[in-house]
Amino acid sequence: MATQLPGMLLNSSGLTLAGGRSLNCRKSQPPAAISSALPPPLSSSTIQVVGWKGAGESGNGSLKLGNDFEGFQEEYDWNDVEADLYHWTKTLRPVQWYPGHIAKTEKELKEQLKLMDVVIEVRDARIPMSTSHPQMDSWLGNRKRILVLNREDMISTADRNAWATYYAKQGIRVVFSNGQLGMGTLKLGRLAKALAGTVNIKRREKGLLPRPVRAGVVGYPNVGKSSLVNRLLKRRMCPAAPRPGVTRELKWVRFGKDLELLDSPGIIPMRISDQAAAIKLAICDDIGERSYNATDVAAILVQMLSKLPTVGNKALRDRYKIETDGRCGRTFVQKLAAQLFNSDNNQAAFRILQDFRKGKFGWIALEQPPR
Ligand SMILES: Nc1nc2c(ncn2[C@@H]2O[C@H](COP(=O)(O)OP(=O)(O)OP(=O)(O)O)[C@@H](O)[C@H]2O)c(=O)[nH]1
Repeated sequence: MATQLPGMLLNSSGLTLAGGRSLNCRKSQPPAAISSALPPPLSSSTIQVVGWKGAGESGNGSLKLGNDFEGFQEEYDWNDVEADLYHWTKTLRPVQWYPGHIAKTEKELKEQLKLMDVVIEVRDARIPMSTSHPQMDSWLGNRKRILVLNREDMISTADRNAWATYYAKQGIRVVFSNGQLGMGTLKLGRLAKALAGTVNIKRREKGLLPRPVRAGVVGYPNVGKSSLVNRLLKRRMCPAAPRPGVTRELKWVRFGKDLELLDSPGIIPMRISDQAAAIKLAICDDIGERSYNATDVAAILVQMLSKLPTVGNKALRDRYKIETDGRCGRTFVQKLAAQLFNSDNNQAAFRILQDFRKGKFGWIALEQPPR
């Protein structure tokens, strides 16, 4: 067995992890040098947890159980959630997903974008930053753009207001929409036509006949692009289904006599460098299922949910009848598997992911605007 030195913690395979953070959770004594730096004296109910950032960035991972923990949770802020997520994902196998049809689409789309009068960029309202393509700005250049945060029904009013304020401050036009029920599509159609209206003014000046305005609908997989196009057209012209990668071809459709829409397959970077973003894409089902280990993703989701003031450990306990302090998501998944799925961790993991996606913990965004 490997020797554990102060300040180093072991994962289940016995490998030493810098900073002692992984998804595998163990109890051990805090290193004396670090624990002495803790503000309150440690009580007998203090344990150290591998993979948990614990009481501040001191890296000791120590946590006092009981009422103090509830107080700690209330103080938790989004920067801490992001920091934890970063550390939890560091030791995992990287999540990458770049199926052939996306590579092909990317090439075609770049060509088609040159023909667009306006681009409608659709993002998932639960994770607007993680569904922002890093190359989109360079592809679009000065082209007129409308930002759509779809799945508005899947976030709270407070989340929505926070994002609306954030984009308004930057002067970015944003439309919140629900591709399933059609909310926001009327406004979107009007805005697209209005923005692209100048096209025909310029054509007339040049003595050319007016033509329909061209609007391209682009974004990550499964964010609701085809659903939005269908809602705009009030007809099911484009295939839409609850899994990423359904649209495989670029498809032009006519909306009335003066707007043409391009529905496009979801695009995603060839390499996702931000693995915290990749995990959020997996949680929200915006990336192919085969690209990730469901147990890892569900374990991280449990750890995240336990830290969110609107969910917390109680909601997890109430739903699954499993005692938890929220610090070891993997143990939680394993317990659920033993309880309900004949110890099949994968099935248990998908149950937790589906519950989140169906709003069983309430409708919550997994990202907040940067402050
Ligand atoms: N709850 C909710 N579901 C939505 C919304 N918009 C779309 N959906 C659902 O999400 C799933 C994916 O929608 P699509 O329109 O196929 O997504 P897409 O972006 O075209 O997906 P790709 O083909 O992967 O590019 C479908 O089951 C839709 O019914 C929304 O605003 N709210």
